[in-house]
Amino acid sequence: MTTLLEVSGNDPMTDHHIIPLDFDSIDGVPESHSWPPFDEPLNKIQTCDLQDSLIPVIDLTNSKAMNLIGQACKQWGMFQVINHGVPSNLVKKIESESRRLFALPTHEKRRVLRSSNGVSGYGSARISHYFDKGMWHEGFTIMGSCVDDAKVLWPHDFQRFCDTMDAYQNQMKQLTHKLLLMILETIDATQEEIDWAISTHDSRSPLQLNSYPPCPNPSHAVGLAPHTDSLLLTLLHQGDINGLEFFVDGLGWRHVQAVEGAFVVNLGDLLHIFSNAKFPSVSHRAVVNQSKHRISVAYFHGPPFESRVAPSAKFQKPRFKSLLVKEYLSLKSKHCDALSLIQT
Ligand SMILES: C=C1C[C@]23C[C@@]1(O)CC[C@H]2[C@@]12CCC[C@@](C)(C(=O)O1)[C@H]2[C@@H]3C(=O)O
Ligand SMILES: O=C(O)CCC(=O)C(=O)O
Ligand SMILES: [Fe+2]
Repeated sequence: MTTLLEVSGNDPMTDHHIIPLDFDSIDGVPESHSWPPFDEPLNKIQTCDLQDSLIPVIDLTNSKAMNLIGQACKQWGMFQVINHGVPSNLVKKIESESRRLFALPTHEKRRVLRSSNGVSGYGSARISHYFDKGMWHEGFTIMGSCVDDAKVLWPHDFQRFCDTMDAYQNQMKQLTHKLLLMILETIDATQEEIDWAISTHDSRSPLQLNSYPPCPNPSHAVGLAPHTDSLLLTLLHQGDINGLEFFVDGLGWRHVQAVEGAFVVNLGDLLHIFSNAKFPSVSHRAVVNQSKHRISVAYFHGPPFESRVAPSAKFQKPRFKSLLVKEYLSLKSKHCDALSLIQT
């Protein structure tokens, strides 16, 4: 069995790419984290309403949900879902447990710092090494059990954190399967391909807790820099504070309106490959704001790392080469634009 650690073992990550700023003691945006102003202001988010957000909010109990999802996948590579069956008290709990973690003093969080070739633990996003400037962000990644790290953080009170993470991952797994079945049906995937996409037997889906502390100068800072997610599908809880934006050709950066209780569904690179580029793997970023501490929780689902990914057999002219999932992840860990390197 291949682990994520082996896949990304050669990441060019060094300590300064892993250790987030000490947000406890900072009172301005340091040069190392000061980005040139973007083409569009990053702090426009307060002025937008739901219509501006473009991507649809789909009610999973609607009998037309599958069609709507198919259209959104083709058009945007992103949509939101409501009435998805995930208990709202569990979503509240994961947000409060995440806040409990990020509220710890910096020196305590650094006790569970991710190692340079590891996946789990506290640290900056893995995409940090693609960029010269640091991000206004700290993350905590969980692969499998989080007991070891939680025991270090809360020696006498780790169980409720771990129970919440486990229960949430379980719910995310079920919702991912439900969504993938609908998405794959819209492109007539075979049963074998569906089994491949929903199978998780030798891989564990990473859960990423993201924290974006209030920022004194949001127009010069970036929460999470533009990127595409690598796996098949990401389910994101973004709470009630706006911050997620996605890029639309010809329109530029658009925000994704925070909708109470909704999950943002984001298609990743592997689904872009499998759909022969019919579904975009949407470029997205997170912006920060001056007054609120924003938390988001992302669940990444992918097929087994030892399996192959290629355009579905139904496409006569495959636009991408076939390769092992672990080969793709390894390529992506070195090249932000890995998709362009595997075009036929
Ligand atoms: C499988 C993975 C997806 C991910 C990289 C990782 O190896 C584990 C963490 C994931 C994450 C979370 C934050 C954003 C992201 C782009 C990153 O830097 O690390 C994603 C990665 C991804 O989708 O490529
Ligand atoms: O916090 C957000 O809104 C975006 C998070 C994200 O893109 C990620 O974790 O991959
Ligand atoms: Fe992302």
